Amino acid sequence: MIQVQNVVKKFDKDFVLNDVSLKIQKGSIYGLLGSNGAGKTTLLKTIAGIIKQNEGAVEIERKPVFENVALKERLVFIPDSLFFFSHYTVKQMANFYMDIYPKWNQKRFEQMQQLLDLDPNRKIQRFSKGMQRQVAFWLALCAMPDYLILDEPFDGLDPVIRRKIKSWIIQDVAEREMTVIVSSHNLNEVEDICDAIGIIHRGKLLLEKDLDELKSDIHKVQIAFKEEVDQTFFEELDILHQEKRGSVYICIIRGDVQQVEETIEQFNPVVFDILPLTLEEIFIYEMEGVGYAIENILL
Ligand SMILES: Nc1ncnc2c1ncn2[C@@H]1O[C@H](COP(=O)(O)OP(=O)(O)OP(=O)(O)O)[C@@H](O)[C@H]1O
Repeated sequence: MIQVQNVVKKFDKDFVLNDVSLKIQKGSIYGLLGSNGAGKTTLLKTIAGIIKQNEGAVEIERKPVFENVALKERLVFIPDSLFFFSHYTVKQMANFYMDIYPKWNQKRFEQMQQLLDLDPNRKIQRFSKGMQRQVAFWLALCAMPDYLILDEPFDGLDPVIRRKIKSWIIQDVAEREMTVIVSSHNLNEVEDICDAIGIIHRGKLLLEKDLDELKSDIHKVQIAFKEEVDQTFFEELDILHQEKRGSVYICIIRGDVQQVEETIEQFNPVVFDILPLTLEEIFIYEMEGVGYAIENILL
């Protein structure tokens, strides 16, 4: 488990992380969302033990990460700006990884070469931006990390490669309980792989949600009544958002679906449908609930 507790990080006098706490369960994929400058990279670098927080604690398996060599042998961080030694080929870089990561898997390295169709004898800097990103994943996944920390990882990858890499990540999570944190400014880019999502804004964690729980807890309903409905209808339900189109109400309601249905039925609606809700819509209403407009925070 990764545990971040009341972390504060300042650069000069500016608070870049301001009392951030979160927990990431072993074998889960956590999406860290936020706009440019929100503090995602700083938080990821703190979790990866690359920079040290000013206050609070960052622990993996209950041990501080900073300067913890044993933990770092099991953790790979792919930054948003990739770094490879100049003039190194993929093979030379793989040899370097082999020395650092004790669980390096050479067989996997060779298998992935066939699937990615990249020449391991080519200098990495001669590859295109997207190909360099593929190399970063190739090396990272062959290091067999228990913790994989990814900063805006899918930028510049074409959809086919993106899908392939996501499926490798999901496979490692399922088969060997790898724990993953992935940052993005775009919910749509990560929603298909994440189990939980946290939204960071101006150095503060605004919202943290388990996706299964979130999807089962919020419902969009379309309801109409024969006559004007009693005001108690709106008071008895936890309505996050409502609008009226003619005589039909569209409501976003939080709560257990069965209880929501039972409450609505008591008011004898003439129309009552539960409509599908996208994750983006759920976040729009959740963010409204905490007083923010999602378009100001995410793409
Ligand atoms: N080394 C540094 N020195 C001073 N300020 C920094 C440093 N690194 C980051 N910052 C500041 O911290 C804030 C958060 O930056 P960070 O890179 O963590 O954001 P981000 O959410 O990853 O943004 P982006 O999506 O643009 O990559 C920014 O205001 C940035 O200018």
